[in-house]
Amino acid sequence: MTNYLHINHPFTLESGASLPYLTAAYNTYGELNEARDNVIWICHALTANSDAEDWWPGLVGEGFTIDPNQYFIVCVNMLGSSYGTTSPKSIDPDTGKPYGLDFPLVTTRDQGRFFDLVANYLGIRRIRLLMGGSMGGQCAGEWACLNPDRFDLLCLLATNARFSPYGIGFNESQRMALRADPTLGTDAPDAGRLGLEAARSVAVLSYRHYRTYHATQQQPDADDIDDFRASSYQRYQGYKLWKRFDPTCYYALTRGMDSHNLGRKRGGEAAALQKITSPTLIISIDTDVLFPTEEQSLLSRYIPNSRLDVMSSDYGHDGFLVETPTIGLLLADFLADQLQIDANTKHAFTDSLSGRTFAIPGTEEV
Ligand SMILES: CC(=O)SCCNC(=O)CCNC(=O)[C@H](O)C(C)(C)COP(=O)(O)OP(=O)(O)OC[C@H]1O[C@@H](n2cnc3c(N)ncnc32)[C@H](O)[C@@H]1OP(=O)(O)O
Ligand SMILES: N[C@@H](CCO)C(=O)O
Repeated sequence: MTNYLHINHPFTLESGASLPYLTAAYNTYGELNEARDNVIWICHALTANSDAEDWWPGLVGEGFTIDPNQYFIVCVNMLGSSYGTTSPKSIDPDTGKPYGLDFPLVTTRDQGRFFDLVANYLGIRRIRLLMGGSMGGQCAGEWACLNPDRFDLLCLLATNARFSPYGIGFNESQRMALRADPTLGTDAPDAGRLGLEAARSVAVLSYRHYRTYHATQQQPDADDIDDFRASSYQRYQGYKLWKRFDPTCYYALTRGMDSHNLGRKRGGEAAALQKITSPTLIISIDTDVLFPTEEQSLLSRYIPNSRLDVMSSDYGHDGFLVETPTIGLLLADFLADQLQIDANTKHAFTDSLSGRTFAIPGTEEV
């Protein structure tokens, strides 16, 4: 179930603009334990929402690595998104109408500050694991740089320290498609629909790989000269997003993604990443053309206590959403490493984070 937190004071953004009050839509799963040390905070990517069990099946949920029986799992819908948090769909008190395209720029740094504020309001001080992929990883990276002492562990998937010129180029092409639709941001029925569908079609090319299309969109009849399967796939992907996402929110979020640069006003990327003190698992996808492995190598080079795993997948960038069995195993292995199982006895281990000693991992305390 989605909950709503209302914060009735202004939130000043990096640009200097201000939102007069905030609503944060969030989901939680599981229970906060007595020691209050079992929080896993998930940052979602561009078009997802706060219901992480829904969009990350096979990784989040009972019986999976991020299990609500073990952890208190929190996911907050990011600012500017279509799913309940303050966004272009919210009413601008100055006009009495939705902000639409006038919604102020929200950077990934603003998102990190927003999550920090929401965590305070929810009474969450310490976070055992902060994780996120793609834009979610960018926001997680910002939060970790902003308040490194809050986190025991970090997991960054298919993300980077600074959004690339290539990525900004893809996003600008999407905004060009949105702007080419004269109904964008108007009161017209289905306003912005054609622009959003074209924008998503462009985006999906960057979220997949040549091999994804080769495996799934081959034309059954080699004699065809028109009406290709890959074409209807592109159109369907546009339509599918239109059914669930607001075009002005899409416009706003892509601008925020473009702003991403952990090194801004922190002396560069290396200096910023060196602020991250938590042990960090970095997951890369070998077919990711949008956030290629060299970007995760850079994260790993400068985050002091980090480990880089490169997954093989034909899916491309969106592999971070669909390759959940592999991600689950990598994450479980990382978490087990942090438990420091006693190599001599194998009978007891001390949880380095809580300081408690257990007889068998995850069971009886001794
Ligand atoms: C309320 C909500 O929906 S919440 C938000 C859910 N989404 C998110 O959270 C954002 C993150 N998720 C995503 O970006 C995506 O869902 C992903 C990457 C995880 C998966 O993408 P999908 O589009 O489901 O997968 P894929 O690219 O394989 O496409 C499959 C779909 O295309 C359709 N399809 C495949 N080939 C073709 C074709 N040639 N022509 C037309 N349609 C086609 C399939 O029938 C399937 O349709 P369905 O989704 O209606 O079942
Ligand atoms: N497919 C992802 C974007 C890529 O990270 C989403 O729609 O959220």
